[in-house]
Amino acid sequence: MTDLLEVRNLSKYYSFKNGWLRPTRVCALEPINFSVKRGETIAIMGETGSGKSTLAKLIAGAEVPTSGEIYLNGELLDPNNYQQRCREIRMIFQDSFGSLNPQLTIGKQLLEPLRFNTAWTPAERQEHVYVTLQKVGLLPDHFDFYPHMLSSGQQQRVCIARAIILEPQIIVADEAFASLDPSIRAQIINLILDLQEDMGISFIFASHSPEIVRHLADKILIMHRGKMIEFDSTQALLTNPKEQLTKILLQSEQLNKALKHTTTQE
Ligand SMILES: Nc1ncnc2c1ncn2[C@@H]1O[C@H](COP(=O)(O)OP(=O)(O)OP(=O)(O)O)[C@@H](O)[C@H]1O
Repeated sequence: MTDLLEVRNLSKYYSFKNGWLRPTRVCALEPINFSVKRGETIAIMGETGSGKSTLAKLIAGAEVPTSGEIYLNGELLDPNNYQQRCREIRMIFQDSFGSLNPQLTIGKQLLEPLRFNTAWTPAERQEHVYVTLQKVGLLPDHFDFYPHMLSSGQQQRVCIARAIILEPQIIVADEAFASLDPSIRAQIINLILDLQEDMGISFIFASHSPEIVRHLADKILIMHRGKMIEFDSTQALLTNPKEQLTKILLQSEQLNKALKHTTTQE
């Protein structure tokens, strides 16, 4: 497999005004280097505030880096060229309902990226929307539904449809499964695995769930206070983690919950 995505010295600092004081600078991501191969799935793990969302947003082009570059197939991505980025790299958010426009039908929301990014005729665009709805397990009738008429699982399927409609090379997801109930979550994860096999898409996702990470990821990137502290295959990190934090993050959810419970009782 050749490198699809290469991240070089990517960093992000946020500055914000604090009353009359000088602007405060927060380092959300220290310079980071890693690469992703075609079809590979990378999980980003770390405690709250460790920089997972920042990294996901930088890759998807939703934030502009303070320094560094991202290369796709060896070609430098311009952080300000949103059109180039949104064709090749799409993002799925945690709040599927919140990321859909409540005033537009599902069909219209899926037609929009095609209108701006293809030279297809209206009939071709419509046909592609129907094919995409089917790919994500929705029905042609859903074209005329509004988001509130769908279940949370169906809303997440619409978000996935919107992510794959331009046939991107990479999908980035930020805690996209956290709010789904376990049976729907399993269906959505299986859908992503099927799409990945079908379309050869690489998948980069931030997650707190060791179960999901173990099930989905080929490699895991561990973040701690804005720094990448480990990056290796899932197998290597499960059997031979170098960092104590990696061990803790990859412990089963049950064990993590039990540990939290004991800590609160102390
Ligand atoms: N827009 C912003 N302005 C200022 N600081 C920010 C902004 N976004 C993130 N940060 C800070 O950057 C750091 C990393 O945040 P980030 O959201 O990437 O962490 P995270 O690992 O995704 O956390 P969580 O698991 O809670 O979502 C945090 O200290 C956060 O407060």
